[in-house]
Amino acid sequence: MPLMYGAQSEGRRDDETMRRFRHDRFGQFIHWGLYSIPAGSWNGVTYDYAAEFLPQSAGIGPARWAGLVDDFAAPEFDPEAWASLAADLGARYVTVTAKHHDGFCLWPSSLTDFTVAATPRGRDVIGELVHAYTARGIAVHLYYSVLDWHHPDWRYAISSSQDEEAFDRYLSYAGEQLRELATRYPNVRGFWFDGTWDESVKANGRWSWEIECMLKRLIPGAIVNSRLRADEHGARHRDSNGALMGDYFSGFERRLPDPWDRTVTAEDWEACVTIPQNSWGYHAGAEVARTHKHPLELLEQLVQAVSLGGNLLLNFGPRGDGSFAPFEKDVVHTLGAWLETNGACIYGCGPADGWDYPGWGYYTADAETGAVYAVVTRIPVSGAIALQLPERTRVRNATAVATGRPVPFAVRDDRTVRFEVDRASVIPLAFALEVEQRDDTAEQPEVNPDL
Ligand SMILES: Cc1ccc([C@@H]2N[C@@H](C)[C@@H](O)[C@H]2O)cc1
Repeated sequence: MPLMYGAQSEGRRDDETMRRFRHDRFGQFIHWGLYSIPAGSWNGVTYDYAAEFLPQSAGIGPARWAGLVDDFAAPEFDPEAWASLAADLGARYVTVTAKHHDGFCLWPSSLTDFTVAATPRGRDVIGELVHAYTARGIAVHLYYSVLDWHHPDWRYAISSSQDEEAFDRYLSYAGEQLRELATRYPNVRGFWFDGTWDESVKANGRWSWEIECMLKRLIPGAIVNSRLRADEHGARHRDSNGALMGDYFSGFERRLPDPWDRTVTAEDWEACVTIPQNSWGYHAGAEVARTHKHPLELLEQLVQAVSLGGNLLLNFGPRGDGSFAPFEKDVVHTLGAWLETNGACIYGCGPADGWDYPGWGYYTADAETGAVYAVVTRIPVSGAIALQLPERTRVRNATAVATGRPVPFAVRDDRTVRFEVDRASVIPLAFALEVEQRDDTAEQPEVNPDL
């Protein structure tokens, strides 16, 4: 159907900025704001739901919530230390909350007083972070919530002409804030939109179309996630013709596609996940919870995402004072150390065409060289893993990515090779496979089943 405000481009972007985003594969999400101070508790009551939703959980109105501005002193906030942490994690980009649903702005916006400028130290948090990350070669994306609990003209739905006039004023405010962000911080790489599910926003597809145009005019090549967009019929993420809006699909939140679901490889996409079960902002209960994901579980999510052609955006919620909790530093050390020696199977990689999900782990392939990687995340009881080869494919040799040492394998038949895996291996265990296409008239591969 003809659309005025549908997808602005067809297919994958192939410009340098998008190729870089795709190559990066691994990003760090940062949720930090007023909600980080109460950290899930209010007036002596702790609310288990996500800490950044405390105003809703505890029924705190905007005026009382704004009282936290005076407490946002952030004595431990050190942008260079945050940038070092991201580098140690192995993240190639960072997405930072410039404004979350509570409407508090981490930059000194001229459009409202509800910003860091009103805090005791008045630091331009976004400006200092953009500088520090960029100086470390880490790209920055800015998270912006269209949903805004603080602004008096915010509406969840439009049910009167007064609502329409108010929400139009709000959309103008949000549009000017986004212009301000793109103008103040022109070297950010992208914008990550959230809070766009309400009827009021879905009814304003033209506004979302104009925002995407404006941001890409102010910052040529800027990357925008699909959550910003609605078309004129209220379709989100994909327009009424099924075309992806924005530059990558961002509908996977605290979940990934099934590891065998190759349909997702047709688009660029990013999944965002938390370390605790469900809090993006710092929740004091997370310090002692027994329910966060194990660092290796998060690492497996990264490998799984890459095997299906996606990026993983892993969330960290700094404490109100600007420090990071020990359980988050554990994740940094575990993932960073593994990526230090195994990053070749992640960065610049994507799906390995023809290599079906094997169950014991994931296959990735280097988008440039075609090198295939087998990443073992669970060792079968037999202690051996069998690789089902694509047709007319032969494995010439295999090396362990972390050490570069050759890895012996047995050719079981012309479609199967088998590796013995030392149960004491550090997993995920990544093998680099040198494969070649086999001319079927050539001799059959030597079968050496005894190896
Ligand atoms: C129901 C719900 C709405 C919004 C969210 C927000 N999206 C994540 C990326 C976080 O920002 C979270 O607060 C989570 C759950």
